Amino acid sequence: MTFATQPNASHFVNGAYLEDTAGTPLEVIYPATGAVIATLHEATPQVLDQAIAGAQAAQRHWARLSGMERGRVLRRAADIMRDRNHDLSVLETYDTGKPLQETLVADATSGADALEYFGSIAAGLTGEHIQLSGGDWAYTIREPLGVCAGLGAWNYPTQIACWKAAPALACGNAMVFKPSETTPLSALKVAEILIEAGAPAGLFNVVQGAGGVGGPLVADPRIAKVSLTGSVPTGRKVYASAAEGMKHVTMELGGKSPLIVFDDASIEDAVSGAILGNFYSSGQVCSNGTRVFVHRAIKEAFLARLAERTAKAVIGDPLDEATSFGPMVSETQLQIVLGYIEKGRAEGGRLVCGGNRIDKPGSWIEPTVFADVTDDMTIAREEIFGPVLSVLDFDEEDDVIARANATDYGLSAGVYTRDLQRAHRVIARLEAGSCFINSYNDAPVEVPFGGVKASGVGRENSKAAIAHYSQLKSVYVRMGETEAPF
Ligand SMILES: NC(=O)c1ccc[n+]([C@@H]2O[C@H](COP(=O)([O-])OP(=O)(O)OC[C@H]3O[C@@H](n4cnc5c(N)ncnc54)[C@H](O)[C@@H]3O)[C@@H](O)[C@H]2O)c1
Ligand SMILES: O=CCc1c[nH]cn1
Repeated sequence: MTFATQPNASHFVNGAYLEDTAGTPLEVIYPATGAVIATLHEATPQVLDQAIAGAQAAQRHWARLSGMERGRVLRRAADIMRDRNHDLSVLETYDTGKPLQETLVADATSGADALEYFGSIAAGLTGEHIQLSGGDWAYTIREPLGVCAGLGAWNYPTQIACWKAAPALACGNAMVFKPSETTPLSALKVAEILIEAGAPAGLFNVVQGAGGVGGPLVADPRIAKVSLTGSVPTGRKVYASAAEGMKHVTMELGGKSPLIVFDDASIEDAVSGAILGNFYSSGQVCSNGTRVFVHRAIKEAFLARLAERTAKAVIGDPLDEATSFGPMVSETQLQIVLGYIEKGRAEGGRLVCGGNRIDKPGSWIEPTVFADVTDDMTIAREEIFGPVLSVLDFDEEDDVIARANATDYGLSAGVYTRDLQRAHRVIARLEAGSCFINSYNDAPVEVPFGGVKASGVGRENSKAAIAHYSQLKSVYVRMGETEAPF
């Protein structure tokens, strides 16, 4: 292997790589082959303490800069990230197994977009003037929260680090980021780039480890805010721990999102949406539309075209740009997905295509489609986080809306129809935070991203994220005498 996947050290703290071999070893596995490509160590309490203390010191200085000065650093980081997109994408592919065809356009590029967007609006983060009666007035000051903790999932390591760091830093906070223990490599590059762009040492730190490191990080009293991207069970634990310390939270959690295809839809476009919403990143996308409700009148035509197009997936070396479908992130995740496929079969789902582990080293599985799935089946109720698409039939608009909403999750939803009145009417009634009409899974930084119900709290991206990384101080100014009752 010529590409260097072993980082200089496990952590990035106070502006430099840091190692403490006393931490539990953490092997990084390339999912396409099963090879160990790096060995890191989980953060010890000493490393964690240094990271939080360094972040505290850096934040005091950073918060005193103007938004313009902070934004300049973020925009420089975005430029560096774009210049290095190819190498960062290759590293992301090693970290996650996702095909280079994807990582070249959806990971560091999305991270750079976030740095550029929040870098560009940092100078405009102002308070407001409020005129009151009698000539009195008030004003508000938008202040940072302090040191934020970021906790990442393994599907979009660079994107997640940047979606959290960019708004946090733009608002004058510092961050201690803990990537997923499954994909610890890419966030270190984000930390390196921020330093090169002029961020003060300690502003953005990366510490490695699993929940045993994340737990103490969240609970540390020096942490003012916690932003987690992860599963609902982890979200419940992290939210509860943050609540103990009355901390701000953003929770970007899982989903079981509906994609509704009406009988007037373009079947070709709807199949594209279903593929994007189920097989991109081998199905490891939180917002995936894994319950594909297809109107009974077009169901067989839809299934035939879906099977035909799924057979065209290029499953192979993720580093070959022709490859369009990669492995699962890990053997553990592969086994979870295989378990769901078994349940789908046992509970009466009709296997249209896929369903098998691919017989080669690494964690490979075929893109899988089940038809005749009913609402009560396990594969229609639980988040699988793998390439398993379930097609459910429907006849009536009201009925499909009720069924689409009959879940604790509420991350995303999509509708395919040529009737735009119906599209807006249906979307308005769907209980989901990030919705799509005649499209699926777009996540531009300008648009708020996040879920309702169990899928999350708060929003990432867009101007909405600013509210989640800052707080308002309001100042009342009396222009006359102060009157008191005695
Ligand atoms: N809504 C979104 O934006 C979004 C994006 C990507 C992934 N996800 C969700 O993430 C899940 C898959 O990712 P995952 O398996 O890495 O999730 P996970 O919940 O297992 O882990 C997420 C992160 O939390 C850390 N963690 C685990 N236990 C912890 C604890 N007790 N205290 C503090 N930190 C702890 C993990 O080490 C990891 O860094 C799916 O449910 C998916 O839908 C959501
Ligand atoms: O995995 C969730 C976040 C996301 C959605 N689309 C791209 N990234």
